[in-house]
Amino acid sequence: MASLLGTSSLFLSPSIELTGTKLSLKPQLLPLRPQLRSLVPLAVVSPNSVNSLLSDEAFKGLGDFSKSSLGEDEEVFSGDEYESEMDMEDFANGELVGGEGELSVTKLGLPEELVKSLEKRGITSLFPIQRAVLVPALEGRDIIARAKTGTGKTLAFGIPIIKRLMEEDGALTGRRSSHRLPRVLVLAPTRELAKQVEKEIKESAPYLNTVCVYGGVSYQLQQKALSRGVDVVVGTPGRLIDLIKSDTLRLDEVNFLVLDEADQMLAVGFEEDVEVILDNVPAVRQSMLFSATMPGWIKKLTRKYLNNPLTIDLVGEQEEKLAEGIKLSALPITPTTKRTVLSDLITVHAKGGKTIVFTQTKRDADEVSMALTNSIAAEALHGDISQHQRERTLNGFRQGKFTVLVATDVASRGLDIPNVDLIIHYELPNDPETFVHRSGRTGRAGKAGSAILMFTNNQRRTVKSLERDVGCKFEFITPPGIEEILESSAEHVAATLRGVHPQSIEYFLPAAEKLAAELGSNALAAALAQMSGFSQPPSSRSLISHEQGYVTIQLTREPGYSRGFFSARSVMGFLSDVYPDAADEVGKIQLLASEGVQGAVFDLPEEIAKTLLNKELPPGNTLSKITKLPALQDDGSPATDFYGRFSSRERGSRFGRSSGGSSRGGRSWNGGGRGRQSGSDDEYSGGGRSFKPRGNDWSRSPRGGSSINDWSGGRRSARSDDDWSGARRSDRSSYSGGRGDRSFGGAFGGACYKCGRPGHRALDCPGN
Ligand SMILES: Nc1ncnc2c1ncn2[C@@H]1O[C@H](COP(=O)(O)OP(=O)(O)OP(=O)(O)O)[C@@H](O)[C@H]1O
Repeated sequence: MASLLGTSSLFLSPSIELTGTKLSLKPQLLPLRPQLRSLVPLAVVSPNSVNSLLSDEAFKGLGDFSKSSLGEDEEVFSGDEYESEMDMEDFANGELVGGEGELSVTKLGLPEELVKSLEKRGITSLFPIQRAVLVPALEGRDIIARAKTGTGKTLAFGIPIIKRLMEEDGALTGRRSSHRLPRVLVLAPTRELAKQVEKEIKESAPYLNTVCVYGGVSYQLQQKALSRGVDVVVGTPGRLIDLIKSDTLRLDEVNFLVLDEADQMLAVGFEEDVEVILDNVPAVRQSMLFSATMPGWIKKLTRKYLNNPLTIDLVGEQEEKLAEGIKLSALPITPTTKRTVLSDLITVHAKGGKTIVFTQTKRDADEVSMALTNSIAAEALHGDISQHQRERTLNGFRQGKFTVLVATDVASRGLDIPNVDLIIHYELPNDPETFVHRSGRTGRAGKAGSAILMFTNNQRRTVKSLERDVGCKFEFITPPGIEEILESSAEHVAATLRGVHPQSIEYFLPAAEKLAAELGSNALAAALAQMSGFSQPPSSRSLISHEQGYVTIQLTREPGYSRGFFSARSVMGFLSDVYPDAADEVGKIQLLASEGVQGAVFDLPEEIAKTLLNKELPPGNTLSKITKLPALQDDGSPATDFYGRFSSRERGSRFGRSSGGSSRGGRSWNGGGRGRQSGSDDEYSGGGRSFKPRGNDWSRSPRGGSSINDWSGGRRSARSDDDWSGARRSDRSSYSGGRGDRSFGGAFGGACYKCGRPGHRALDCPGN
């Protein structure tokens, strides 16, 4: 395939600088072809430096994009290697720079109409990938390109193609016949992306006829649109093939071919269709391929269908594969409390802005959006939703009619929705690329944003791998406390109040003045509370399980009183001594992580906690209700992960069970430690009921409470649980024995908080 202009030297656009805003200038000028000189102050990379720019590790972590994968002759440029030599004088005079020291679109030799429509859209200077692609694209070179999410790849191919079409149209009379065939074909993997590319091109070049074709909508309408004469066709492979086969779409005049998100074509099974289409476009054309990774199929495509392509990789060896402005956090959570915490996360972290929540399954997307709708306006987006509804949903979200979109990965690639503030990975993505693309729906076009990854204990390792593969670092966070939630809600409401029209305010002023005279600032506080959805006081919420009606208590033992032991079991012993009801009701117990301070946190029902906090305590021990979790020993560690008697009470009640009586039976031991032990979240998803120790059906004991004893005995003999440490076993055995005691009058089963040994209370401690 011959390129349209042919190539001679390597000309690159100026000042590619990814890590900072400062331009890197090097006054080294290679001979340029005259027509290009007039176009743009050119940057040049010396051919001698080309080899040093090859980067075998460029796509490390996200796939293989190395030189070896491309073939020996291909040139690879990594953005930060570019050196610019531009008209130094103009630059020094500030004549070439647009906003933030970047190249102004007015100085690029682009047609005036194009400049105007770009400026109208707020595009005054080029982004790095656009600068990098511009000149080689105008030179007619085939290009393989890669840049971070939201960095303007669409216009990277869009601007040079539009410029070329406009120039052709200026030169060729009669070009704009109503039967003209498309000169540009852009392939996109999803309907949403195709629509978006169409929009970007249409808005930048309204004088070109751009038609978008994809499945799920009327074939006839697309047929009609194509028959009116068209310049650019953007489409998904399936529908394109149908239109080609029916001879509605003729590709004979295509001389620009773009494959956007090429690796995603593979992921959604379009390989064959793509190849059929590529076999149908004229051999003499210019091709540009954008891909985040280089799987085998893409390498094959580039070898077969691209002509001596230039590779422009603006991600390269940079560890971080995400745009700079995205703040990443990770939140450990149990599957059963995910949904409750989700709306709190949105309230606190999206700060009233737009959020996209990503789920793995369509069902989850539906269910999560339904559940959210009670408190926040949310809609689902996934492949089972009709194309029309998908478009309506996306438009509504864009226009801010609702603020939370719950989507499967169908929406993760390419979607350009301005001002998405928060991404929540409600389920872990399947691979690092999906993580990058999901997260990349925020922080677009240089803006800031955050992404939060929700994960369960047994996914910790995956989170670590993700950090490694994506080259990012998560800040580990805890679910928002009630104070934060209230504060954020009040802030959103206050922001809404500021938007109320002054004339409307006037109508309400007399009533407001009367109320203020009567109640003072309480009147305004009441309005804020009502608008925030807190007309009733918020019920207390556990910081560990996030269950309503529970509070989290911290037990701290002063250093002078600490001993060489401290375990969940001793906490049970302590509670049994101080207030047995608390020992009965305690939920998960987790030990503090801080060195030198012995302590633990645990959940209790609010009323029980109140009584406990008024009890006299043994010296050296303090109890307090906390509003933020302190650092805890690794949640997944068997040595620290411990559930009290009724830890599954809420799961039971959520699934229609009573929290007392026989439902407490053997199920009360289901918990995080177990989930981790058996390595599956599903064990939780059924409300914790599905956990069964291997070969031991204790959880189904028909005898309710007595199953505890069965379990205890069964556990000791159930040595098949070999991934449990001895300590763990003894913790649990002793403790369950204690519960037997509490319920059935046997021996005390906690541990003495004085000496740490099981089987007796502190009062009966032999050391007394
Ligand atoms: N030079 C520019 N100046 C300002 N805004 C721009 C510029 N170029 C593109 N944009 C805007 O930035 C946003 C992101 O662009 P685009 O969708 O092309 O990114 P992308 O790299 O294709 O993202 P993704 O990888 O997620 O598909 C768009 O809204 C686009 O209009």
